[in-house]
Amino acid sequence: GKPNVVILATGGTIAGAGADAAKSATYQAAKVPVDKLIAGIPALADVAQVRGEQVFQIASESFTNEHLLTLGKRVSALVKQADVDGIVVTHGTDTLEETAYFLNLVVKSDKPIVLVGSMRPGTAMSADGTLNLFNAVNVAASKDARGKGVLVAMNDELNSGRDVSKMVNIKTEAFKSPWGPLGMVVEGKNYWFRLPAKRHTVNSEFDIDQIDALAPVEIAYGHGNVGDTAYRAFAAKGAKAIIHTGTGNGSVSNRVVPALRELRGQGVHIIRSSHVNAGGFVLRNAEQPDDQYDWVVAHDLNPQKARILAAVALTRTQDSKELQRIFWEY
Ligand SMILES: NC(=O)CC[C@H](N)C(=O)O
Repeated sequence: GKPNVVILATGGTIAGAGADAAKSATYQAAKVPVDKLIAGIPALADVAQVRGEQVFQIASESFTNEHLLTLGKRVSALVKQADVDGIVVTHGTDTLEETAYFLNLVVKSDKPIVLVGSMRPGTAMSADGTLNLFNAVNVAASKDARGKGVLVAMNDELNSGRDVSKMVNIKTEAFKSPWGPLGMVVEGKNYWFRLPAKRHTVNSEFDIDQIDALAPVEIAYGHGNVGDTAYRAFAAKGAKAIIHTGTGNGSVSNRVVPALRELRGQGVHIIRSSHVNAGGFVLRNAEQPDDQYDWVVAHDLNPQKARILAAVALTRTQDSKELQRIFWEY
């Protein structure tokens, strides 16, 4: 028989509907149920035995840690079943990169797990969801997609769930990895060009089956004339780590440094990321003396991905050196 693929639907534009065919960017996300999405693509039956589960029906900007845990545990349970060969997760594009990275860190399986969304609702002219979903099911059904970590299939490209980010809105060419895609999927066949270098899935020390709550981690933004209000407020509300979205090489204003040193002294982890994240990385002990201040650098992870890793890592350790090791390895 054909491979068995389960589509876990969470909402987003791929399940969106607009008033008429000219509305490519004005519409309501999270409207169309998964069974209707599947029924709309008869060609899926040629590729795999597909069944759908409606896990959520939300726009992805409203995803919470609880949504991540619920979805992660469902994926983990399904990939343990002998009659499941691959998973597709349909998702809004706004936080798709966070969920993809989360699953890449915590699901212990080499079966393909493929996230997919769309930039236009199915009601629009040149809607992209149909081909994206067809491609995603093809990838999830294929043996050669195993062991490559969680993947994102959008716009004919296959990107690592770790690296990929929504870098453009409105356009269908929305998702890019700073280090380039892993491959492409064309007419149901995968073409691979590179592999992820970082630890993931079966080689990860994190396991969704052992995680029942994520650590509270917040993100603050660096810019000219910045002050320390947001950092202090996050700490007062119980943040265990604050991702500093620094300028340039994760740099920190001299108006903010004293607060961050003080908060670290109180046990809050300070993790330096950057709002420049199109292919460089934050260098440790450059711009700021991380060793002296006991801060962590986010390596090449953008702030929203750094939040995910910190929220997962802090379920296992409170040690800043361990946290830094984890940021190098994942
Ligand atoms: N293209 C999209 O999916 C964006 C719709 C919505 N903001 C979401 O992320 O769910």
